[in-house]
Amino acid sequence: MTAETITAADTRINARWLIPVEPFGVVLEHQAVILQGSRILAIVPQAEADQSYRTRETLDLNQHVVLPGLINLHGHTAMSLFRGLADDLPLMTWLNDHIWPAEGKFVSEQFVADGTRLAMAEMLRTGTTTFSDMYFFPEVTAQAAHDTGMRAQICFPLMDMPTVWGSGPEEYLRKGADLIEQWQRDDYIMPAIGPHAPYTVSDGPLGAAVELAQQTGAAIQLHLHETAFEVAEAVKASGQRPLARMADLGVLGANTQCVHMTQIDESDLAHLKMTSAHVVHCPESNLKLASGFCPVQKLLDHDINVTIGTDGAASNNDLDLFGELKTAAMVAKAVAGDAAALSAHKALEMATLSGARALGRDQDIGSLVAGKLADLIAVDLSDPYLQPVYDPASHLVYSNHGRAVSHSWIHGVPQLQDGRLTRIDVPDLVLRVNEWRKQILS
Ligand SMILES: CSC[C@H]1O[C@@H](n2cnc3c(O)ncnc32)[C@H](O)[C@@H]1O
Ligand SMILES: [Zn+2]
Repeated sequence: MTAETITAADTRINARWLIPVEPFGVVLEHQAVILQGSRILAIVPQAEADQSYRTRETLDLNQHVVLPGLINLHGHTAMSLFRGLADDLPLMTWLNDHIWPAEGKFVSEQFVADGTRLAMAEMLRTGTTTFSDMYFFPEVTAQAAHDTGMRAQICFPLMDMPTVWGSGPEEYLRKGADLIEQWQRDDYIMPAIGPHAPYTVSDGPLGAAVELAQQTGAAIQLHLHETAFEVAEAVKASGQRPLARMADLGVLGANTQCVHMTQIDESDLAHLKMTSAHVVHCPESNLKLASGFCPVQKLLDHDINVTIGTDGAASNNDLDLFGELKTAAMVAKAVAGDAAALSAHKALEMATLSGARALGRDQDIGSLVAGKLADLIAVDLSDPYLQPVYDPASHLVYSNHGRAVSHSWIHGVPQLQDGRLTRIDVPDLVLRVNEWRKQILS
């Protein structure tokens, strides 16, 4: 007989079902997730946990599925204050005639602080634990995410034109370098470089962005091949597709996240594959702005890493990543003409481990494995609209919406308990959002 050792830890989560994402396609039952500090100490059958672990608190989630926190890889968080402001328009009319004028008028540090808090409340409430942002005043967004305890990639914007955040590329790059210097060693914040799009950033600033990425190790995220119009205009003007231009400028690499990519020919596939660049699929924004369809299954078949994002709430119009997953799975099947395209498990992987890979953080987040950071969520499957449960992965993607998310932890810290946010004062937030509504309406 061997003497039993009992390990003390902080928290034990008893999960009826557990989808670790790694290994792929697995659903475990009656598992205990043991948390210690910011990390997952162990995942073991509950009977084994009874023998081996004593924790300060135990949470019984007997009707829940536990999985890694979702990663929303593309958005403009503060634009949640513009939700529903300009609907039913194509991309360039939406941007030129509505969004950019509104941004020029209303976006300020306070706008970004309040809009980011609104977006974080929605994302946390619906299962996102890590998000990526590309917006003005990124220093404000970084601070707000850090104060709330959300993990976030914060891409500073880079464009040729002056905006509320700066006079032009030189100033954006200077402020961006400061942002990277300030945050690059932080546990929660990953500062990155956000050239807006090939049609708004010329070669000089793009070259400088590549240099900055090489010097600092920061990732680059940009809108790319969002519409057929974008590609056709570029070819008309220069004879070159935007992705090929990005490849020539050195923008594409294993640290690059290409957002949208609705237009993909054989040469684009080759560039993406050769450079190991990642694709961020935003199906609802693409549908709403009638931008086009990203051929997700084709990319996966070529071993290109595909992740998912909501884009901003002004073109979606929500930040619910579970809803986005359902749309992604449905659209992928229609585009591929194959009902087997983007299965439920593959969709869940896209919103977790694939996102972590694109951020260069798959050693730390994106799956539930002992030793990784404790970024995880629980979804309550007891509601009639989620009954009966044959396969929890199926329900998460095809039947669920984010409001069934009941609990979340980021870095081991509880963010959502029984559907209530622990770190955001919702009544105060609603008051502030209504002040913005009045100001924007007037
Ligand atoms: C440089 S900050 C980000 C900039 O991007 C605008 N934006 C929001 N959604 C989209 C989109 O789908 N395509 C292109 N640009 C977009 C946002 O309003 C900001 O001005
Ligand atoms: Zn966007």
